[in-house]
Amino acid sequence: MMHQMLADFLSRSGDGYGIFNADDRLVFSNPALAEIFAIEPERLHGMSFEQIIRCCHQQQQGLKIETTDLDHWLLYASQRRRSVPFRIFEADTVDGNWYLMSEQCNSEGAILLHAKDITEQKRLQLALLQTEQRLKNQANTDELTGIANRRFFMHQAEKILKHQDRIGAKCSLLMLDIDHFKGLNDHYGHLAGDRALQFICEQIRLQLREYDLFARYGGEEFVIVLADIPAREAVSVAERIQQQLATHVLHYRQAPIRLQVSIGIAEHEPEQSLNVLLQRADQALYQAKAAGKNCCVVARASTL
Ligand SMILES: Nc1nc2c(ncn2[C@@H]2O[C@H](COP(=O)(O)OP(=O)(O)OP(=O)(O)O)[C@@H](O)[C@H]2O)c(=O)[nH]1
Repeated sequence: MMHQMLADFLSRSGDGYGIFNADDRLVFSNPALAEIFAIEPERLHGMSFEQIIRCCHQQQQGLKIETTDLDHWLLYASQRRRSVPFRIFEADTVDGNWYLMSEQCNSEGAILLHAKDITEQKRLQLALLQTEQRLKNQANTDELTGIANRRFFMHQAEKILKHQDRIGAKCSLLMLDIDHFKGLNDHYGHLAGDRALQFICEQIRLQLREYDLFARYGGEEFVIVLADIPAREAVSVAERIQQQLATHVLHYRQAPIRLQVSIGIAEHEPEQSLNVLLQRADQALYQAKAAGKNCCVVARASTL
């Protein structure tokens, strides 16, 4: 009676249940488990664990077996099976479902397999992770230009300086400020100013390495950290940026708008704080503006 009730429950259960004997042959399985393996129940009965896996792999159905070396996969799996009395793991199927699987061994080496559908939880987990990533990106990015914002810059620049100190490398900080930007806004309007900010970022990006830290520091002010680049080489980068802007004109509503930047450069000195480095680059930028703009000035070594 009890036996019949149990069999009834198992045959109706949405969870997969199976028993592998000590020779690793499936001696019991309910319909839900047959669905997970995508093997007809009559055929599944009596198959060995290895046969089931080979079948899924060959047919590209049921359990997703992602390997180019199935023998190695099977060896690894069989080493883990029966290695502990109870283990739990996640597995997914070719059609995109996820299962929380548990294997419980008895003293004779038989295994009770239980598979619970966790597809929905996995979907939610993924959506949550994506949202978290999106929010993180938003918190680190300047909305208008799409480059890093000041907050992210301060965080990353600190890390870069520490690393450069540790490996004894020289790095430079560039501070850039668009020339005559107020006039541009006044003449063409604020939207043109916004477009100019985007355009300048696009042009500057073209002259940087993928891993250079480039951020919007304030309204029309930008900062760049060039790791492993001493000031004399940073001057070439600054000049390339100025050249890029000199040869690429922004067309805004048919009007050609020429853009230029003044640049202050400071070479990081061992153990110097980010704030001092920023101050030195800012002073150099001030000198570049005073010297007639559209040029770059390198900060003198600090007296500290
Ligand atoms: N369109 C637009 N303008 C901005 C933004 N942020 C700051 N600005 C403008 O940038 C201008 C900066 O003006 P100033 O500091 O006088 O700079 P400038 O006219 O470039 O002067 P110089 O640097 O000496 O050449 C101001 O008019 C700000 O309104 C922004 O996000 N969009």
